Amino acid sequence: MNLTTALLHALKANGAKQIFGIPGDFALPYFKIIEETGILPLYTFSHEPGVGFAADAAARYHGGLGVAAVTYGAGALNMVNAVASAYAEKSPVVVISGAPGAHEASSGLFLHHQAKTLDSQYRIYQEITCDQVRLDDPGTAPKQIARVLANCKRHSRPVYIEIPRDLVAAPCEPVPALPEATVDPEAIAACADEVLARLKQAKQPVLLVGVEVRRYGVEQAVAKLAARLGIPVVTSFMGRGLLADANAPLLGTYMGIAGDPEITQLVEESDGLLLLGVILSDTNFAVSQKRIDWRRTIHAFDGAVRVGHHHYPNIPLDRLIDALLARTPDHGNRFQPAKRQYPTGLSADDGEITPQAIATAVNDLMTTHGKVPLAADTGDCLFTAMDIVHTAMVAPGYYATMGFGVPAGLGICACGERPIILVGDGAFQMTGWELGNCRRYGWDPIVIVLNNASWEMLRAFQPESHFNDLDDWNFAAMAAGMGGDGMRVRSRRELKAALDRAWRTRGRFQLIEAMIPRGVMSPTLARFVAGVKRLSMPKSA
Ligand SMILES: Cc1ncc(Cc2csc(CCOP(=O)(O)OP(=O)(O)O)c2C)c(N)n1
Ligand SMILES: [Mg+2]
Repeated sequence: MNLTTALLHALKANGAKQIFGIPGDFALPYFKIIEETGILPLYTFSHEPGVGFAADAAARYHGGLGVAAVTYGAGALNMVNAVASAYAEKSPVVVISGAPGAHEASSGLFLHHQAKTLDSQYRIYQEITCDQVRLDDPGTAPKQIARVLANCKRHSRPVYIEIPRDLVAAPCEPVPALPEATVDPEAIAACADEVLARLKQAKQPVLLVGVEVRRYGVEQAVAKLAARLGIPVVTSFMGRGLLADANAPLLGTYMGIAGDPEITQLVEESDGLLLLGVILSDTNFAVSQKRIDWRRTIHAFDGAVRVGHHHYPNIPLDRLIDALLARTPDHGNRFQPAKRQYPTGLSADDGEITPQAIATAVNDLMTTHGKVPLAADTGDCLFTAMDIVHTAMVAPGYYATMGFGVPAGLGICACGERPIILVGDGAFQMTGWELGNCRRYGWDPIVIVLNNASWEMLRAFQPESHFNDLDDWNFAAMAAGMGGDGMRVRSRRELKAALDRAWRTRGRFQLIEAMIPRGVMSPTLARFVAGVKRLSMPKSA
């Protein structure tokens, strides 16, 4: 076994299913070992942001580790935004970067791909990962790899592994089992007792669940807890889709002033709000109509629990849920799955295409043929997705970077699925071209480009600026050259026909370019914009 195969076996043993990457001369040696050993399948992309987004989405979707393999400098630094997004959204991505060999580093020459110093890249990645290692000693590498992968899983955040190119084939022992987290059972018990006591005292307890519930694989356990507690459950904006098919008293998604007023009131006036795995972010809470009383709030996040002003460090979410379940008898409560009404029954007429029409057409498709996973980009396509029936979905709901949608959809293709990808024209201009890699891998996603020839989300906040006007690139006309089928549609009739045809056509990606008049928004985005504007108005207004 050598340094690279030891790493590859450890990645596979701890949940990695594939590697996404782009090589370079500092990475060729370890890419050669990846390809020749086949320990994990390798999918190369065209631009490193896509590599990072695909690895992030694959990790979220299959619940294991995502792996993004790049070359030193130009490659790794090209991927910084995607890894920062994975860090913000708590996605366990393992970044592997080639690096100069020891003799090169001491040559005294400036090396190609080098930024300020040879350590600059390592320092940059320290800001967007939870642990880092340079494997410059095969003797210590196995334990270091074990530590870094354990932290990636424990914190559900990206980690960074640098492999000097002169050591990739150095003899190396296998990576040992990952070190277990040490927790204090008494602290967990005390925390669980206090949480349940608070909920019992509350007149209007509410459970709000967020992304960590999925990242740590506790969705079913949380659903069971919610059912036993019998208190209303809502998801955060980022946590949309959680528990939707579970036996739980789920009411829907909290979106503050932009969401269902009943849910908003229930959450914001609760005297016993239990937040499980929720990121306290502006996208989850900035549109809160009134300030949430954090003194009466319980927040379990990032391995710690705050109960009002009490702080319990080192309480892993899964251990807390187990302790709460152990203290909450099962009375066999049965609940109807959330009956949120989603728009269906698109009238296939000559009416213009709106984001809501797209959501309706997708709902009709899933009602007829069954649910498929969704990947959404930043833009009105993400708000449009809020009106699509519950199904597995990956989206940059908090970090809100553009460019995520298409590569993320390909990450789900690499998991063996056929996703529907929702992306705006602006975001498609950034990473939509990764579709050109589908043919090599036999991937055939269905891509719906919401083409309003505009950065519409920005125009919604600043309509007077003409720089939000984009040209019409006619993306559908480019699909054939990239190995797919393109359809440009302007009416609801054409949209429905194109979706039906795309569904029936396998083996080639299907790109439906839906032409939407500028200024036509989804209802959720319209409420979000109105809410943000109202909240930002001076109180006197
Ligand atoms: C990498 C990056 N650079 C800039 C921005 C800032 C932005 C947020 S939303 C937006 C416009 C999106 O236009 P698109 O056509 O894709 O979608 P739509 O609004 O529905 O018309 C921009 C430029 C972000 N979030 N990420
Ligand atoms: Mg647009």
